Amino acid sequence: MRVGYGSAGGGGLGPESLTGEPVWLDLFERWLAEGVARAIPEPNAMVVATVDAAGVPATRTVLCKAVDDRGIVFYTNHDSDKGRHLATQPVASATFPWIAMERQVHFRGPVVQIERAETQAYWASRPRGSQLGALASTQSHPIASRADLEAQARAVADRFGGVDGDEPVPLPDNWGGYRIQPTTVEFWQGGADRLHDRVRVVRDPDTGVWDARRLQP
Ligand SMILES: Cc1cc2nc3c(=O)[nH]c(=O)nc-3n(C[C@H](O)[C@H](O)[C@H](O)COP(=O)(O)O)c2cc1C
Ligand code: PXP
Repeated sequence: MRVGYGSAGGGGLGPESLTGEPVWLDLFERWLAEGVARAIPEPNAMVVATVDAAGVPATRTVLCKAVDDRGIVFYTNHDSDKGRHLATQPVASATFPWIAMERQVHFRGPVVQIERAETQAYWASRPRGSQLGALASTQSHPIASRADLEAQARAVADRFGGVDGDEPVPLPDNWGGYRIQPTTVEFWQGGADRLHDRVRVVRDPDTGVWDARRLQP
């Protein structure tokens, strides 16, 4: 398995590609919009790494549901493995693996829980099935069988008037959004002969000023 890069119509990535404030936002939004326009699968999917109390990393894919100058947001169960990691080690790295576009973007930085009102607004926008599914699953905890999981799901649906009912499904206390507040963002564009373009932007913790550097591939 060997695929060459540099033919996807990208190119031209350099420190000068980063404009605006914060410098990573415009280019990130442009690349994400291109992923949507090209209909690549799940363009907002990102692989998020957290670390447990012993410093051992764990990764999993989540969906990025909001982006602005404060960072990138995803939603999950606070009692999941990642939720427990973030409670003790509130830092993360996230990678958007846009392989079909020969691109990737990494974020690193501290993580905070978003305002409850923002989670509430997002929860209200979710399909009823996703709401019921979140209530039915004690995420990351073992269960004896698929049948038991489905029984839990039925019991939850029954509590709220059924799968097709119209009784509102309340936001569970243990479900909500996290925002990764980037201090480092790296853009990568595939190039021929493994001579890729990499630009890393780092935020000075004292001044808040972003510095963009080209890195060797
Ligand atoms: C494409 C994709 C998107 C996913 N999106 C989410 C998500 O937004 N939130 C979430 O909690 N889990 C999501 N998952 C499931 C997670 O990858 C993971 O299995 C789950 O969150 C439990 O992770 P943890 O045990 O490390 O906490 C997604 C999985 C895939 C493959
Ligand atoms: N939670 C879990 C367990 C998921 O698997 C997903 C997406 O796969 C989400 C949340 C985000 O989904 P939604 O778009 O329904 O908010």
